[in-house]
Amino acid sequence: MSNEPSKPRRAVRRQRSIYQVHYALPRRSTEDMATPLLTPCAGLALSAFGLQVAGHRKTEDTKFTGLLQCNGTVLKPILKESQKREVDFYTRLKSTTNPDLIELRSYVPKYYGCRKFTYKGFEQDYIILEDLTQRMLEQCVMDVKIGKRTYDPLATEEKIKSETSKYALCKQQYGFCIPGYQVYKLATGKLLKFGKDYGKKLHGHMVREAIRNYLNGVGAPLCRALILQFLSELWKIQKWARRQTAVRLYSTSLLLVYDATRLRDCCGETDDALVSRSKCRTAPVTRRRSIHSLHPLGGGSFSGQLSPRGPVYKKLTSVPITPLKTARDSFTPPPAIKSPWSEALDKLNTNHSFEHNYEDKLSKIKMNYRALLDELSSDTPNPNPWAAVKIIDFAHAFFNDDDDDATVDENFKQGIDSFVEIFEGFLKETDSQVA
Ligand SMILES: O=P(O)(O)O[C@@H]1[C@@H](OP(=O)(O)O)[C@H](OP(=O)(O)O)[C@H](O)[C@H](OP(=O)(O)O)[C@H]1OP(=O)(O)O
Ligand SMILES: Nc1ncnc2c1ncn2[C@@H]1O[C@H](COP(=O)(O)OP(=O)(O)O)[C@@H](O)[C@H]1O
Repeated sequence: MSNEPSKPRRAVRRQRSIYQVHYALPRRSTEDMATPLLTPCAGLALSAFGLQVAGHRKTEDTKFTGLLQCNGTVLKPILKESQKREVDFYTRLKSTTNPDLIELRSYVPKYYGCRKFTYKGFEQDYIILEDLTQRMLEQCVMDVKIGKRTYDPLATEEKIKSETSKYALCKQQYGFCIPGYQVYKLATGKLLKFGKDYGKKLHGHMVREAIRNYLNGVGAPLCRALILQFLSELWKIQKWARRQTAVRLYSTSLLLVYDATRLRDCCGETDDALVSRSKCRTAPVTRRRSIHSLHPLGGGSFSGQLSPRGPVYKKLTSVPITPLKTARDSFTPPPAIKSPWSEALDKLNTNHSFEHNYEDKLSKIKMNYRALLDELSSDTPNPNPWAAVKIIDFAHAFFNDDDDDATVDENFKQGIDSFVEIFEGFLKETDSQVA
């Protein structure tokens, strides 16, 4: 099979959101995707995935070994034996009846199957996965490889040696390492990228600082709503890792993603100087509260408090709806946003007539508000997530089929515990934001 258009199928018509229409994004799927799409990329153009922060990337004369993208999915090439194991992993996860593995399904990207595609004249097999960055405008992505030990039981002496020597200090000290990340800085809108060479030098306090930098928390306070979104997912993964005995995960990664555009809206710059920015963040009375800080977990029930036994949850009532008239009267437009989008808009303005600029600006403003409305009126139980964390890369995952050998995967668990601890420290730093 190739990515040529197949027989046209009659699509079920569903209303597209304004986000999808204006940003040409794929439809939002509401169900937990266990059913693979039959032809998610049929007839559509493939391109190199520009948001890959780690992993195989070398382009050789014969084959492109990096990820591709298409229609809200990423395509991961299957070249090595270990990558075939990853296909087996996803296939088995899809049909499993084991409760630990069923739960794991919600912590990994949606899997749409595996098929052949032709890219740059070369046909090869690809795993098709949900693109975790889809619908994000300024994608901040961090790959965190979990475990002191990153080689599997089938590794050769040579592989054991090379894995043991890579990121050695960081893995010893933290039980994880950081092969790469990218972040859009809130203050400048600039994209910064940090690759493997940088990641391999990280150790000691630099590790925490790298994560802080990823969270846009260097030179500015960390955003509590962002930390909470990550922690709510991390705690679930941690709870699972402490209990599960079904699988051993060597060299898997946590993939953290968030949208800097939404962070700016939630905890970002006001028009004033940095001083008022930190005031805005730390003084809850004067701080503009977005829907995310009201419902930081996107519908979850974390109270914002940590007890010695972990997160304290509370019952949530529905979000109070402001009467339309009050909302209209108290309406003030949001502050100007400095980002690649605003820069693109500025460029556009210098190239067109005033009249055209005016109309264009107006339509952009409309588009932003309609997108916001679209999100606020969403009827999904998880209305506003703009940060997520999933486990990826299962080339070295092994199922535990022998009940007698059913023990917790300490290597994975310790790495997760250590990563969660860093985030809990960050959460404490933001306690004053809810004082
Ligand atoms: O493909 P390469 O040469 O970049 O090496 C991969 C590593 O890149 P790096 O050495 O850090 O540049 C890569 O490391 P990162 O995860 O990118 O740090 C993996 O170790 C990969 O092994 P596997 O596919 O997980 O078994 C490594 O693949 P193998 O060389 O083990 O096949
Ligand atoms: N589902 C996904 N959505 C978005 N980005 C992804 C996804 N899977 C992988 N990536 C990107 O590709 C990189 C490499 O992915 P990974 O599965 O670890 O490949 P490899 O086996 O080559 O190491 C990740 O660091 C991330 O940037």
